[in-house]
Amino acid sequence: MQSIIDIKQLSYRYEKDVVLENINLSVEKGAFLAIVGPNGSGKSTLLKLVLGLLKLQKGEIYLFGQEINKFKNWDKIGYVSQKANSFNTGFPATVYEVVASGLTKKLGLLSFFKKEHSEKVLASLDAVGMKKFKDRNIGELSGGQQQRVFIARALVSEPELLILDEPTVGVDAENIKAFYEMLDVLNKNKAITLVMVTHDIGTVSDKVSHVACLNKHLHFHGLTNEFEQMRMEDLSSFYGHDVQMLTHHHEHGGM
Ligand SMILES: Nc1ncnc2c1ncn2[C@@H]1O[C@H](COP(=O)(O)OP(=O)(O)OP(=O)(O)O)[C@@H](O)[C@H]1O
Repeated sequence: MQSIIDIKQLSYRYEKDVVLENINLSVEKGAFLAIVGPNGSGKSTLLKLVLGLLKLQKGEIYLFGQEINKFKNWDKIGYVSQKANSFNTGFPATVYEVVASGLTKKLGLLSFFKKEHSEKVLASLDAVGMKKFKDRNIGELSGGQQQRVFIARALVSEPELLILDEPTVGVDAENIKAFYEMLDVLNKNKAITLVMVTHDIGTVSDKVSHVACLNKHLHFHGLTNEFEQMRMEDLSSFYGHDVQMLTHHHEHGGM
């Protein structure tokens, strides 16, 4: 099985503060990994290192089998930062335009927008269930709908790996299940490897294949069902307070 991300003995510090210590983590092709950890546990720092936004200090990162310092195929990686809630209702762009802007990076601002590009935009919107909103102003949508549009924007350049920073933040409780179902379709039908980061253990769905618990160190990394079997006391001591988890899934007999 091909490793999409391979992290070896990674440590990172901001001045004197060590925020990641000896992290070893592999993400295989086709996985849907949730990296969970409390606020300040180093999740964003880890993402920034993987995205090449922070310089490696200690350890190694391989992307698609290639050392990160030599890696050039950034088109293979889509990234959705935590911005779904940051649009006010006056933001002057339609859903279609926001998604199309994901292509201009590749095409250049002045290039001719061809029919095939328009088809890609519509296909991406369709994949996240937002095609019917294409002419709406982005600012008029709910947080969860905006989040879907930003995912469509990342999909338009057809990434093989999609990295999502706190994607469920703008999504209200009753829409979480449908949101994960949409991610599940991207993962399974479109064969996109997914990595998401969340501080909220309660939103980790059974659609996720693997879980990594990060708090400076990697405390657990394995299959989601192994994670579910972890004792609540272990999770609570990892978080430093009581945790509520996995309230959503297994229609019958689930937690
Ligand atoms: N630029 C920086 N300079 C100094 N310290 C930083 C910097 N960025 C983050 N930190 C510190 O590093 C630690 C890890 O931060 P990081 O943002 O990676 O955590 P996180 O798990 O993503 O948190 P959250 O869930 O709150 O977003 C925190 O203690 C934070 O204060």
